[in-house]
Amino acid sequence: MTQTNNNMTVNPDLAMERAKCNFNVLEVTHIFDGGERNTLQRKKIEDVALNSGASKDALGEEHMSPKEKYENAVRKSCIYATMMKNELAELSGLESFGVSSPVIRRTADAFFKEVSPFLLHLGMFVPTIMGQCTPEQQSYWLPRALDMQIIGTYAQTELGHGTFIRGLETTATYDPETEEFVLHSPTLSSYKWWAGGLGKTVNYCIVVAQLYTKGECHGTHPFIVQIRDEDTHVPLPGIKVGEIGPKMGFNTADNGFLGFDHYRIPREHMLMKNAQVLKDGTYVKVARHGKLTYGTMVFVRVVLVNEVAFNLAKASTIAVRYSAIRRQSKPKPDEVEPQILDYVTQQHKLFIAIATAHALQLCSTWLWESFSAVLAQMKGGNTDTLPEFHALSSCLKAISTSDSAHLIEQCRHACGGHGYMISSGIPNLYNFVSATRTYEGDYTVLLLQTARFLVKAYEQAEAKKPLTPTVSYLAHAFSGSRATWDNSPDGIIRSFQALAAGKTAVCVTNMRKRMRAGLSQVDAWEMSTIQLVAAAEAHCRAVIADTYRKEIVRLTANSSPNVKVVMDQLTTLYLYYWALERTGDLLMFTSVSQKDLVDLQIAYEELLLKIRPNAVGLVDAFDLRDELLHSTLGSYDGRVYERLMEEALKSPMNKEPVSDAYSKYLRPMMKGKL
Ligand SMILES: CCCCCCCCCCCCCCC/C=C/C(=O)SCCNC(=O)CCNC(=O)[C@H](O)C(C)(C)COP(=O)(O)OP(=O)(O)OC[C@H]1O[C@@H](n2cnc3c(N)ncnc32)[C@H](O)[C@@H]1OP(=O)(O)O
Ligand SMILES: Cc1cc2nc3c(=O)[nH]c(=O)nc-3n(C[C@H](O)[C@H](O)[C@H](O)COP(=O)(O)OP(=O)(O)OC[C@H]3O[C@@H](n4cnc5c(N)ncnc54)[C@H](O)[C@@H]3O)c2cc1C
Repeated sequence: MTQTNNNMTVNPDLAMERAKCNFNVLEVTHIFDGGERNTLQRKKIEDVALNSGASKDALGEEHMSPKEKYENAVRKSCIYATMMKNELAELSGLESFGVSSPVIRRTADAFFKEVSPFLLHLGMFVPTIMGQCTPEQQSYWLPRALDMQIIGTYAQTELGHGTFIRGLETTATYDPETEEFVLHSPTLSSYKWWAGGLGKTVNYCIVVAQLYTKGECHGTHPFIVQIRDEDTHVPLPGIKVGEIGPKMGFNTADNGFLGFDHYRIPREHMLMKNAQVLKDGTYVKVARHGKLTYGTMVFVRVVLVNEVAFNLAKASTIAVRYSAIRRQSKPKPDEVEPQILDYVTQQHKLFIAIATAHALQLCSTWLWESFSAVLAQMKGGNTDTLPEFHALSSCLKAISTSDSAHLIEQCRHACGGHGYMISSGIPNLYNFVSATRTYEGDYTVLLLQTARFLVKAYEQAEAKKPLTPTVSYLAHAFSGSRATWDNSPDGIIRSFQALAAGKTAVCVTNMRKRMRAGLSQVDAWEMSTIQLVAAAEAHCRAVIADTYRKEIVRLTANSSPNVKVVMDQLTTLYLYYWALERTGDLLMFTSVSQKDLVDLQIAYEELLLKIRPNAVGLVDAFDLRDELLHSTLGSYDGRVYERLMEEALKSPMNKEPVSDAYSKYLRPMMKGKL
């Protein structure tokens, strides 16, 4: 039986869940939007972008051929880009349509079940122009790029190397005679590979290449390179470009390959903010920090924390709403089948997903603010805070993407068989988010970057030198006793810090032992990398837990009592969950006892039951319109079975009563005539 709510027919179980929610949903929406004004502005943008129906497809994307899918994605990208230049730019407060507005990014998702072929233009091409060009270069390139007169991408990775940037093989050799750089791909492994939009969409790209001048190599530098004719779009002579083929996801992103055959570009096309080549070929280093050319990657790592939080919010909305309407099994023979959301194991799968979406959303805002502060300092020539920020953004990118991918998959498990349907929305979310764990720096590689910083900080703490804020807890690592366990939120956060400090100490001790036994520093480091990754992970979990807790306390200071309670319950759940996931480590590095852990498990289970009545309210508070969810299982009205059937009937396989395959293959085989 269904019920009508605001002119919408709503599944009665969902209606019942909404009726029993005991906190003000809108208040929580405001917290995560950063205030009521932002919520109103976001809704206005969503109304303008989505109410016209321009985001909808006549035929589901999943039924299109790869070529049709791509063309459809370009069509919608052009509609959305035009909206961004016109209606949305003004509404979102952007002078011209920009790259960092999470609302614009969020709204764009209604247009694409996978991704836009323009993602790299806005996500990396434009940010690189902003971050790596001189003011003169910027004034030439930026207006053209923002106005979409040119479309670009970021081509750094090659067939042979993605992680090890210093190992890239593409060369850019300066020729002072003509004042040009000659770009060349000397080997097959030097071909650029992966750049989004490169296959068919873009006409320009940022190319990262080894710079040679006066016979000397100066390492990798970025160049802006035209690859297709601005009018005909035909690849220019000396350019070999194409699409790399089907992938697990990102199938509307036309990721491409690119090779150069002694291809010439003007000297001014080297992006010269951090280093320059003068007309006579003299190389001049401008930047005070050697890694500033990696700036766009740092920017994207920061953005990705927000990106995956948003996608996890979508998956948890789908899985929680579905779990409220789905009834299964009969544990009590005299009662009706329970909603699967009533099973404690289901709550265990799902509530951590909601809490993690909150934790990552708040960490992403905090990280963005820290990034802005680092950029402001660097503008004044001070790069002192960059190493700490690189360590922080590396581990947050690694853990947020990995946790989100894992929890999105857990949301799929929570939806049983129907979660495996493309129309549930979850497979596309998983395919997108699992890629974020690899691109922009692989998980392990980035955690090892953080570990380098942790080891150095540990040595500073050992020498009683001052520590930077995110690692200040290492100062307590030398007390000689195990950290005292206490199950209050602050106590658990202190224990997480003790784990990170303890694991770092073990790594340092083992490396020193190995070096005393004759191993080189490089080999001793290599042998310790499993533990170094674990230390960096523990550090990151301590940072996330601490930030989440502090931010929720701050943001709910003036909230209504029930909002305070439910937000407190979720942060506590997050802390209990991770403490229980790490019991072995806690036993090693804190005074926790077996009894403490048994008690903590019981407290965790009781917390799940307290959160249960508010579960649907909590996902409603993400305020994700149906157009953004693309889900038969997660729509606001809960008409799950109706939508599943409607989608099934759209399948082209159902257009004819008997498939051609019957007369071609089945019949001859069954009649013994094959
Ligand atoms: C319509 C749609 C709207 C859209 C709107 C916008 C949406 C935005 C969404 C964005 C999505 C974008 C999609 C992106 C798709 C994917 C793109 C890509 O993947 S691009 C390619 C990315 N590639 C990588 O990330 C490569 C990873 N590798 C590295 O970063 C580095 O090679 C390395 C860090 C692993 C090692 O570098 P190396 O030079 O070899 O350094 P060392 O290990 O020797 O370290 C030396 C020293 O430098 C420090 N270091 C390293 N990196 C940095 C840095 N970035 N900043 C500061 N310092 C750095 C390192 O810690 C060492 O320090 P030390 O003091 O010596 O310990
Ligand atoms: C969907 C998608 C989109 C992309 N878009 C772009 C783009 O637009 N532009 C672009 O330039 N690139 C892009 N990339 C490429 C991406 O940045 C790289 O794939 C990524 O940085 C990982 O590098 P790799 O592929 O060389 O992996 P590898 O480095 O070969 O990693 C393979 C394995 O080796 C391990 N490993 C590597 N080095 C070490 C080490 N030092 N210590 C321990 N373990 C190590 C890794 O942990 C991993 O398990 C994209 C990739 C994907 C999947």
